[in-house]
Amino acid sequence: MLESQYSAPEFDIYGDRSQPAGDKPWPAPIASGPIEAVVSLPGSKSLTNRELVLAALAESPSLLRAPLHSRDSQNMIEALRSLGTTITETDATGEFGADLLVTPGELTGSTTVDCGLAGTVMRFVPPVAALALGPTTFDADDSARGRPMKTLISSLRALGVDINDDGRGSLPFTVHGTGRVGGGELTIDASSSSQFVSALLLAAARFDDGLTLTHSGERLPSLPHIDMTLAALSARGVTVSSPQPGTWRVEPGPIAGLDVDIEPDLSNAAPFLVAAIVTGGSVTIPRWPAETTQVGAELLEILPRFGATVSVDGDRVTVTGTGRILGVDLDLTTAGELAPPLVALAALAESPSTITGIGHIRHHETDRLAALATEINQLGGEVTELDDGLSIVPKPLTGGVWSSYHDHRMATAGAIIGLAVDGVSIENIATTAKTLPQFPELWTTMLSKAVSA
Ligand SMILES: O=C(O)C1=C[C@@H](OP(=O)(O)O)[C@@H](O)[C@H](O)C1
Ligand SMILES: C=C(OP(=O)(O)O)C(=O)O
Repeated sequence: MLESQYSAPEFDIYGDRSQPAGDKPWPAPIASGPIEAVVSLPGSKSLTNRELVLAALAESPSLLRAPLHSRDSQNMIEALRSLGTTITETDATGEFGADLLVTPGELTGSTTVDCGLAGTVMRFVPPVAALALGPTTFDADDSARGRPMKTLISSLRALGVDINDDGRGSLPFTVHGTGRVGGGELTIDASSSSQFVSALLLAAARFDDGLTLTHSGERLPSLPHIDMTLAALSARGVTVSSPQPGTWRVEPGPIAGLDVDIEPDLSNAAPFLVAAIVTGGSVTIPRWPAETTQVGAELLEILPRFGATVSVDGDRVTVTGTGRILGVDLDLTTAGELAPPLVALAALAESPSTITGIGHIRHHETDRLAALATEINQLGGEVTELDDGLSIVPKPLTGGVWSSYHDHRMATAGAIIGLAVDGVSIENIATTAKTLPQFPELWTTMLSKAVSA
């Protein structure tokens, strides 16, 4: 098995990710046989952007080792810089870019923040802006302007923060920071995104009274991401607790500076591990953390249900396909972020699948239920939208152009289909720069390790 030879991405990883007019869709490589590859991955988006926020709110500098360098993290870095934080790249440059030194400064505001396509920026930064001493205007790419923000806007207002918006509860809006937030008790409905909970908890130690936050609503998606927030706070000396399911308490107090290693992004491991199953080969991901709050860890239990075997050797995880792909009935309530690659896998299975618990992914980068159904069906598939998921009946698929909807995980889902179906090309593959700018190179290198049949 060969290690992948990483080389830098060919395109500007931080720019507008729209495919330039006239650019041709990216031909997704078909697998010539079982893949046998080791794929090393850059840092976790969710960990990097949490640590950047906490480092900006901390009382002393922090060092982020092996952070993610992508459009989402760059939008976060620029947002925090413009609010008064100093963030510099150190001389220590790893496989995927430099470490980051974050030196907190007085939060000044009087700025604008471009959230790009990043849910973590549009949700996590407004509470920080409320702690700044001036107005901060938030906006995003056109395609991200419709993502739900109402819960965050009304939460901050309930905490006494003045926000100007156009009344629709979405971007753009302006947070009029006064340098302090009272905090206290708050009940919100976070059914449409766990990021509302994380956003408020991340800043809450800097509120005068901390925060006791309760979720009241039908469902709460992506619970591991809330656990990640609590763990990140706790590692920085903040007292956090969850007195009962759906309620969290953050005590007021200092947030410590920290030197922290960012784990590889396990959700971005999904398409590569799925490729092992589709091709009946083996893919190994090195530096897999022994313990983690990343939801990608659930892949180790989920992928065997599709018929794969998983083995762990120290910090290396290997997924091996058998040549058969089984259909599944899967509840992905905790791991909606993993839905696109798993739906693509299900479309290539030998029997039908139902994937549920993911109604809220209609509010991700695009309506992912509609987008997955549309794209698979236009290649000849039979995917039906359910209220909270998808029913997938595998059918023989044919080639065509797969639309990405400015959604990195839609683009990578199309690449998975392209492993098995000749003639699939991906519109706007560059949108993968949101969290994995190296995707095309890593994918092509992995495919070059296919053993010809
Ligand atoms: O807090 C985070 O880092 C995230 C939380 C989840 O959001 P939702 O709860 O909106 O699914 C996840 O899907 C997203 O990719 C990242
Ligand atoms: C939903 C996602 O991203 P965001 O952080 O923008 O919500 C995702 O990465 O799948």
